[in-house]
Amino acid sequence: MTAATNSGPGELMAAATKAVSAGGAAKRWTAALRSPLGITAAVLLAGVLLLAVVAPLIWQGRAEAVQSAEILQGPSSAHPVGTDLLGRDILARVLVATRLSVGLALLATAIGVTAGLLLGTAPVLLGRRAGRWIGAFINIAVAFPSLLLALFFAVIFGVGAKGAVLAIGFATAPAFARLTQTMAATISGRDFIAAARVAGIGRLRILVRHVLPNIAEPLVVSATMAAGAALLSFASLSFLGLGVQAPSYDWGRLLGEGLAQIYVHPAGALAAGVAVVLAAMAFNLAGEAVARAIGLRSAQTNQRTQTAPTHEEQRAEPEPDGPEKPLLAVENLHVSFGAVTPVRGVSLTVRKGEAIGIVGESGSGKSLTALAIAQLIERPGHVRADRLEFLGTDLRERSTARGLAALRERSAAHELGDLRERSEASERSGAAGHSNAGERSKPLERSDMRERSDMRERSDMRERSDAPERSDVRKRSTPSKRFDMRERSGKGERSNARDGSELSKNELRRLLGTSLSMVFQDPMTSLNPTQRVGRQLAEVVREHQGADRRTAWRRAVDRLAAVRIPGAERRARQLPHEFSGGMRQRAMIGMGVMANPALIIADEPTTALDVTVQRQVLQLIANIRAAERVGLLFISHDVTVVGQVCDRVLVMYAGRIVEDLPTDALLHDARHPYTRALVAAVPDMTTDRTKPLAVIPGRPPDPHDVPAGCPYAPRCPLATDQCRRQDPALTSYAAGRRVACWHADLAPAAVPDNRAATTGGQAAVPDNRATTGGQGAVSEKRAATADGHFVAADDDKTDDQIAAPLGGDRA
Ligand SMILES: Nc1ncnc2c1ncn2[C@@H]1O[C@H](COP(=O)(O)OP(=O)(O)OP(=O)(O)O)[C@@H](O)[C@H]1O
Repeated sequence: MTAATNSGPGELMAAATKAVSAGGAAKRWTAALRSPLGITAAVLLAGVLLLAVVAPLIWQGRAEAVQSAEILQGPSSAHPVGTDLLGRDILARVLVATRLSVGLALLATAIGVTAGLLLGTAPVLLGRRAGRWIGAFINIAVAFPSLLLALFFAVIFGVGAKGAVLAIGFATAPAFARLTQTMAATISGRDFIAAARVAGIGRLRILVRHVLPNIAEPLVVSATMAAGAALLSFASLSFLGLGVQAPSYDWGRLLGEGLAQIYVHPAGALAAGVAVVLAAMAFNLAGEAVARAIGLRSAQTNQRTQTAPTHEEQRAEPEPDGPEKPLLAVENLHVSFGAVTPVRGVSLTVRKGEAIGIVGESGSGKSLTALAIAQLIERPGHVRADRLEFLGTDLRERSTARGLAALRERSAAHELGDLRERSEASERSGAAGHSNAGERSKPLERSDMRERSDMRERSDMRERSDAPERSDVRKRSTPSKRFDMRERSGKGERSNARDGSELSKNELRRLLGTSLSMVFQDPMTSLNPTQRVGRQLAEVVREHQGADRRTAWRRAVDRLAAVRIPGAERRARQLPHEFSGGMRQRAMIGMGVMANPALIIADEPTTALDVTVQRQVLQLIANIRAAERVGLLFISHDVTVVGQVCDRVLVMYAGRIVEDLPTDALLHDARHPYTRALVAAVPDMTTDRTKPLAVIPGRPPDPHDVPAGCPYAPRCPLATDQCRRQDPALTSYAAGRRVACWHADLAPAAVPDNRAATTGGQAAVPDNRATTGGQGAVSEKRAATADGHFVAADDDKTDDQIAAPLGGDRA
């Protein structure tokens, strides 16, 4: 009756992933078909389908021939299972009924699967709010037994075959919808969907290209099994007199007729029953065989609990913007899941061409910070910040519409060349509005004024042309898109809150899609396993620049070549699993720069790579950054790697930044004991191998249970009562330097060091930065000396293998 399967969504998802990624699918199918289960399923299903086609052609006459002399005969050679009340041959009737029984069951299944698919994928298409309503509806529908639903619908749609088909179809839909919804939600949480969303791909396209191909196989399994269940349901309804009506007959009706004479001759009732069981088995076994072929097995669910004590909040001192507006400005960013807040007040800025590293142990909140910036935290996650600006646009949820209204304003004003005039006029009209709008509350007035001054500030920023090449959203939009924007504005879009926020979301999507790129830790999950690599890259420019298929493809190949993928044209036609790990990561970086981003967020992009490939990838990122003056937010737990690519390092601990310092100061002048401990824990050629490696005692706190005071205190050799009582705020103590420690002055001497060759207890982080070149802030080449200081290196050579910056066809 339902789309029931013995497997849960987790198992089905595991199957899908395995099916797509492992390759050798043909082998698995052959093996599954050759197994006893596969052979039985194939023979049974083929038999049922064959009968459905040929039985009416061969036995229709015999099945309907009334023979009054042979009424209610028992089994004989002429009638193997006897005759019915009119002397008709029961076996012939059962065989002929195959077509109607199977046909109607398949039709009902098709209706159920389609309705379930539409309902189950609706949350992906319609967004979170509508998704929650649809989810609630599905939950209610699933709570009713499907037979009850079928009876209910049968009464509504009327007695007869048509009513029964609709009834069974709609009764099948909720279970199928639930399965689809769960699997789509699981896939939606994968990195490649996040990458597609960051790239600004629309919801429909994400659903069709990325979600459905990845859940198709388990859905086919489930639909096959649902056909078996529908067959049984149909027989039940016909048996009850609610399904097929005379003179037509299906197995359910034959079962009902046979039951009346069961004491006279039981074989008559048995034949239809056996047919129903065999056909249902055929579908169910076929489903099982398909499931095995795609490798179904149980998967663990990854649940995170959500209750925790709260922790006293400490506000980090925000960084000043400086003369040039930052690309990215984050102030007091919090990310919460229920009562747990794994990110607690992060403040940072990234300027044009600047590379900022975020380091910290696992679980310190690095990835969540990046995801929050890229707007990729899904409910129940909640992001709040005092400021979250990218390219001057406020990304915060509540102010999205407002911020983007300003963005549109700016865009239109740029077209007319009167941006300043416009913002001044807006300010003037604002003042006038205030003077006669006595009913407005004070906070509202303040926020309006702030908005206007914000707008003016941003206008000024644009006027200073801080990013004429790239950061201007207007420049990124095609002329038709710009015209579109103005047209919509002209139609009073801002007076319609609903339209306004929809448009704002689109514009925000476009802004992030074109200007921000994310490179994730695991390229295997970041690339859609069912799509050719070139096509995935091409999608970005097709979506945002309206490029035709051929141009987009050429650009994808060009970018693959630029990130040093050998045989780019051929490789572009391959699936991700045909790439090596390093190539996949480079392809991800290629994808990241398809749309000329202003900021790249790289979340542990080299963790899974060997040192040679790691070096190549780091070099590639450095080259792109230097050549394009792209900002970089580089996340890693590896201090050495961050030291190689970044200008500044932010050290995170327990969801907060505990130190912000230039990379040069990392080795010899870090003030926080945690930073120094991290540096000391990195072994290098100078490490004394006769002594144990430096380790940080204890473990980072669980976000559910952050201790009072400084969260590092339980592990810190310098901790005092004050540390255990009071959490120090991140405070600026010199230009570009912030630290959150009550004993920042003592820290350099506080960490035991086992490095024989170091002086004064300084840790040496080996440095192999070959070049970042260009205009990025790390413009000189450096090497680490034994005493841990960076010096300018005299080797000016670039790495031949990886040196080429991106080629010229910037759109
Ligand atoms: N969806 C979520 N729900 C609840 N807690 C979460 C969620 N995602 C992450 N966390 C928790 O937030 C904390 C920070 O996670 P995050 O992924 O940012 O750590 P990280 O510093 O990037 O670690 P790693 O280096 O291992 O990737 C962790 O304790 C993690 O368990």
